[in-house]
Amino acid sequence: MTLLKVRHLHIMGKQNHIIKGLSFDVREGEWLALVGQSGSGKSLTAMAIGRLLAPNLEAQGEIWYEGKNVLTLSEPAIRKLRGKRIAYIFQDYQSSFTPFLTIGQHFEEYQRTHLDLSKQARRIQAVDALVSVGLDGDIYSRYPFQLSGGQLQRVSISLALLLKPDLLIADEPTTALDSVSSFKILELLSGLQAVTGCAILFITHDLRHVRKYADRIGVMKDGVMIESGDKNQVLNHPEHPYTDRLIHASPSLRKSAIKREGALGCVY
Ligand SMILES: Nc1ncnc2c1ncn2[C@@H]1O[C@H](COP(=O)(O)OP(=O)(O)OP(=O)(O)O)[C@@H](O)[C@H]1O
Repeated sequence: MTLLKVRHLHIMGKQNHIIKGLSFDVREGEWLALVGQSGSGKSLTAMAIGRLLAPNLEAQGEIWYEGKNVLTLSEPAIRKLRGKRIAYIFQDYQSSFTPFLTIGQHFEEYQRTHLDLSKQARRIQAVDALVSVGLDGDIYSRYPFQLSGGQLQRVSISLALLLKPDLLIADEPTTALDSVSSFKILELLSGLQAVTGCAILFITHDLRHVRKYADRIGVMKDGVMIESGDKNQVLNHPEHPYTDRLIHASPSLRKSAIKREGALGCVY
């Protein structure tokens, strides 16, 4: 079943036309990876879905969620949607935290905005959420600067999933982490997705992560989706020369592409 439909999305700056008629679907419970070189428009597409674009940018077209076009929703309606149904985690997770508030106070702010729970119930829920992402409950009383990058990104995942969203938008969530922490975060996301059933729109430059975790892949170039489909189909048999170049630029996928070419006797 389709969860979100993007149709004919255009994003314009004052002087540039950045996203040019983009259409794609996110299906319930799937892991959809958006890839493409820097500047191809992946992050702006993600931001447009939650109406989080910078004020100098204008989005036109349709983004359908539960029968409503997100682009025409009122401000209160979009805020509710963003908090409850669509959640984000970002590469720059540090800036999502206020340095002088404890992790518990971050939970409190979020819970008070969206939930009607007693103080005690809020604390229990927050500690459970921290434990569910592999953290100690005592992190509740700590400040962001007292946590490592991997721990902080786990906290942002626990906050993002607190209200059980249908769609988690993860914009390069591991780029700022070392490879061990990245691996742990992706394993965590994959495990949480299996438990919660939420769909993940995953923006990445790392095709190894796409190969391992995604169900489908959309390849973006210059504000257009030039190719999309099942990840194995796209990665093993790219139709567009640009997708092929991306695969050849990816270290570990290059090896398998070369093996494939050898097996097929192809010469590039
Ligand atoms: N507020 C803005 N005003 C004008 N142009 C912008 C604005 N934000 C982004 N852009 C431009 O839009 C284009 C797409 O940006 P976007 O951040 O979506 O790319 P991306 O594919 O996510 O890149 P990366 O992989 O480097 O994060 C870029 O050329 C960028 O410079």
